[in-house]
Amino acid sequence: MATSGSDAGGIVWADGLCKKYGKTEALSQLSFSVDEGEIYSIIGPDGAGKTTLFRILTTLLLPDEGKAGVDGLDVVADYRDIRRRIGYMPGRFSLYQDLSVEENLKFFASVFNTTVEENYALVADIYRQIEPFKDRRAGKLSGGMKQKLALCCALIHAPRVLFLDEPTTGVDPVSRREFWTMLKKLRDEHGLTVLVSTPYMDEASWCDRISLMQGGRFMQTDTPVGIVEAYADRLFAVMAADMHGLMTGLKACPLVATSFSFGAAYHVTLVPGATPDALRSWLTAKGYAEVGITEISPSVEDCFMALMKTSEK
Ligand SMILES: Nc1ncnc2c1ncn2[C@@H]1O[C@H](COP(=O)(O)OP(=O)(O)OP(=O)(O)O)[C@@H](O)[C@H]1O
Repeated sequence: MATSGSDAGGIVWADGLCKKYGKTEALSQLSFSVDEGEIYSIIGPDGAGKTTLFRILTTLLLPDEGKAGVDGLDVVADYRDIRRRIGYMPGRFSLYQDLSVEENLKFFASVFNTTVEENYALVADIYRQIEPFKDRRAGKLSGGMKQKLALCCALIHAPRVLFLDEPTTGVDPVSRREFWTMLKKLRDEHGLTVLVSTPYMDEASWCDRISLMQGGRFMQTDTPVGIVEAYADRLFAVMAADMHGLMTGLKACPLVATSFSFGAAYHVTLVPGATPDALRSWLTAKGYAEVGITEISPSVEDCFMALMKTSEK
């Protein structure tokens, strides 16, 4: 009987979750809540604790401390019921490589005592894209097609919440974009709640809310716009003819508070009172040629770096 879960304000929630592997603290007092119908993303680098959190929420791993719930049920006491109500796509797609596309989908439906026909409406848009290859073995599909099939398999029992652990890792940019479009459609047309983890900061804009995760903690949770708006400093992109040498100059410059390498430029914040003109003069006086300093808007990645306080300086 499923009675032990409390709502705690969201369709998915956690309160003070802790999980250690030996001395490694994978989750540290983690609390959060996801609203019904949200696309909620947990963004963080390898080792941040994303998979551990997903495994606890999908009832595959027990927390050391704390509580969590899904759809009004408790992840420990009500694990059987939760498993029927969620769809889970682990990082490595859980497809049967030797079964065909169609056989995989039928198999996942049968595991949940349902049929493909019963819930076809939920997967129709996605399945249509891979249907021409329905007799092909899953192992012979491209990465993008595997991803679509895995998504169909995770949806075929009509779950209330979908958990996707790094679904876009190793997938080409076009397929990544298509994937996020599919998730938005599932939310908009079927009211599905989606929890998704990703190491790609540029995927934040697809989500309703995001949590930036590092070291088993959420450093910040907000809408993508809210995260960027909370960035407190002025940020500058700095370039020079000798980009490699420029790193040394920025590290040595007393006007620079933080500097990170970002693509073709360095992203730089200044100490209180310092100006970009003063930085340009300083760098030019040190012999750097063609110094370019442009004020820029921060990206989610800039916010993440600021939160990490791991400046290269
Ligand atoms: N079974 C395990 N035994 C020991 N340490 C583990 C185990 N699983 C994870 N860890 C460690 O716990 C921390 C969190 O790992 P986790 O896999 O949850 O992070 P992640 O954000 O999903 O990263 P990744 O994408 O690399 O899986 C890491 O330091 C990882 O090395």
